[in-house]
Amino acid sequence: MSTPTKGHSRHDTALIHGLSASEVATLSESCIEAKTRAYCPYSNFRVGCSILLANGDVVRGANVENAAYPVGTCAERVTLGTAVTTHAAKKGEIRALAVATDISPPASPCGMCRQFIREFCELNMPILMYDREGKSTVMTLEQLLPMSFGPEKLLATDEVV
Ligand SMILES: O=c1ccn([C@H]2C[C@H](O)[C@@H](CO)O2)c(=O)[nH]1
Ligand SMILES: [Zn+2]
Repeated sequence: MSTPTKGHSRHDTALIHGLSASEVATLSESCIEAKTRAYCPYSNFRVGCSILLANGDVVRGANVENAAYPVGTCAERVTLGTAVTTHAAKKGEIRALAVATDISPPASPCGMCRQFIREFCELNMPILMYDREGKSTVMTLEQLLPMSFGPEKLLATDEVV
């Protein structure tokens, strides 16, 4: 698919990119809930993220800002870091990442996060982006980060996983 899938309501994205209706519902509810945990006193821009792992675990996170502005971290990197460190998620074990913001159309992961995601996720992994009304746009990592540079360029295959 070369174009994003747009405008679905929260529960009619079933079977997109191999996700069941209940998995999509879990991802959307989790990232929208995680948005409430954002620490964003400087931007007041809340971002929630959820990640579905192959073992069924759902990891949540939100953006965490800092008085020294560049030190703040996006929701996607907070959540993926937790998935890797606390849930021992490895490449191939991350089925989907979802992100929620309070704007429409929805925000998409920033460039730094796209590269961070590239380290741990397959190029065909779906990224679900929820707008302020809970409607989603879905794109693969490869669509958001074409011609990307990844760990296989530097590491032997058996060291990547
Ligand atoms: O995809 C995005 C875009 C922005 N932010 C955060 C960074 C900062 O805290 C705030 C405003 O840029 O939103 C994210 O967490 N994810
Ligand atoms: Zn980011």
